[in-house]
Amino acid sequence: MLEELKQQVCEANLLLPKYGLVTFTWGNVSAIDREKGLVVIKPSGVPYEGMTADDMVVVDLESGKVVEGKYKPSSDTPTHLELYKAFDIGGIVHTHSRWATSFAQAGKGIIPMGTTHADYFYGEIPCTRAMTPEEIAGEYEKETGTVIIEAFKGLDATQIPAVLVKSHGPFTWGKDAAEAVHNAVVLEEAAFMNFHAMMLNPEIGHMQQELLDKHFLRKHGKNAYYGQN
Ligand SMILES: O=C(CO)[C@@H](O)[C@H](O)COP(=O)(O)O
Repeated sequence: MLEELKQQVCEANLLLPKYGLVTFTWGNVSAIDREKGLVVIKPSGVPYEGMTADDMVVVDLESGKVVEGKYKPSSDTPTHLELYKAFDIGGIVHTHSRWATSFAQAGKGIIPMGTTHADYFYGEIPCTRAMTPEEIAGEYEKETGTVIIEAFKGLDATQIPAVLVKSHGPFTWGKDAAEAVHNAVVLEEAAFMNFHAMMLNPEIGHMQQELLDKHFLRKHGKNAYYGQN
């Protein structure tokens, strides 16, 4: 079942260590088949080295129950499922990439300071609020999805396909798993660049809105005339 999607998700997961976004078994990638109501996700705690499509786990979107797979699904599966229910997206990535995670631990969002950011994210990448003790003690992974969705009230998640979960790390998404990974790489670059721009000039702030509009809309706007990547 879902052999092609499993292959896509496996290949996307293997890009996380390739791009230096994870260490050990940290992070995870998933994708959804909305017609079947099924999500394919990385197995929990399995090393990336030697990971194959056959290791992927298939879960039901509504129930979260495993319908296929020899391993347990990623511990972050409930977070992925909440985001698929809330956003019109096809793939999700979670990493502990260093620079984006540093912003998440500092409780700071990543504001648009340059065109690298503007080409992919149409505004500030928000950092969520801290989770309450009750949320942490309860259905923690599902509630992680709750605070992400809350951070996007009034925002278009397809125009800002990334979030920083306070004291935890980044999640990114896209039309499929490969695009979600692409956005995770760009997010890490943007975090690195923002940190150094702020070191060089502590007064630096939001880039010109006109420049943000130009770069984002020429790639993603309804009259886009440049490629999506
Ligand atoms: O967020 C975390 C840990 O803080 C997870 O990303 C783990 O780092 C990976 O868990 P599995 O996907 O292997 O269950």
